[in-house]
Amino acid sequence: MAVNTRVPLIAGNWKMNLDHLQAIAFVQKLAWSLKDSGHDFSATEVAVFPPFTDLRSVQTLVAADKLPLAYGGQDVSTQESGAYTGEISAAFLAALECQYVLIGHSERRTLHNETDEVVAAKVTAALKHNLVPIICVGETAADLELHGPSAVPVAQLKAALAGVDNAADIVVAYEPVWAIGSGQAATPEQAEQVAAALRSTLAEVLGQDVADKTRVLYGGSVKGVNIAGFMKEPNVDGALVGGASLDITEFSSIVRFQKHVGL
Ligand SMILES: O=C[C@H](O)COP(=O)(O)O
Repeated sequence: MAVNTRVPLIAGNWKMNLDHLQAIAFVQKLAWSLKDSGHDFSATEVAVFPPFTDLRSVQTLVAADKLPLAYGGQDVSTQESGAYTGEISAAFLAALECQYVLIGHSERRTLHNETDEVVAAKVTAALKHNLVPIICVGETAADLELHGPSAVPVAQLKAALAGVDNAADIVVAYEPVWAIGSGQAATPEQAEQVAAALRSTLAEVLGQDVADKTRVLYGGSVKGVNIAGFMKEPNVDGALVGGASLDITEFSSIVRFQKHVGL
């Protein structure tokens, strides 16, 4: 078994919250709060995913104050440029020095009818511009009942990897739809079971080396009180946090999970 050298990633998905002025104040406070508490950013990476309209402000602040925070878009177009009203291309995100982009979040899949094919095309578009796609997968409560815990996330991941080669830098986020915003997180054991299945899928499709280095996150009602349990699991390398990422104290406590784990 390979030694785990994956740097944990705690990612905050703001969804449609905080305008660009609020984003500036929030990111400044978050960085100060983490620095004040002695957070080691090289030991646990921190990323925020603001709305598109905030990204330029976040970029300017991060660059001016040399903040050790990563950031990215919550979605990306399959297209490069052209007559696609309302869309944002990977080239535009790269121009704002985004490192990451969320792809295939369940809210995109359900509210905007994003199919596995669209998700795969977005992953390819992101990689073309050297953005690290955070590929979101997860089953609904009905899927869980019908197919068990891993079948749907594994199938979604296989489909999303259609155009990916084994040189790609990717992150996978397992987010059971029933756990998102419900206050009902999966248990660490459930998250580990699916994360392990997703890692096996990565090994099958992209090879063992990629599987060993790729971070698999858990998302769905992650809070300061439950993060430690997830982070103890060998195949869980971080969290994709929604609601709790909008509260600086709560998000900082998630980022500083080592304190709870006692590492
Ligand atoms: O992208 C984040 C997920 O949708 C989780 O959201 P939540 O932490 O509010 O459950």
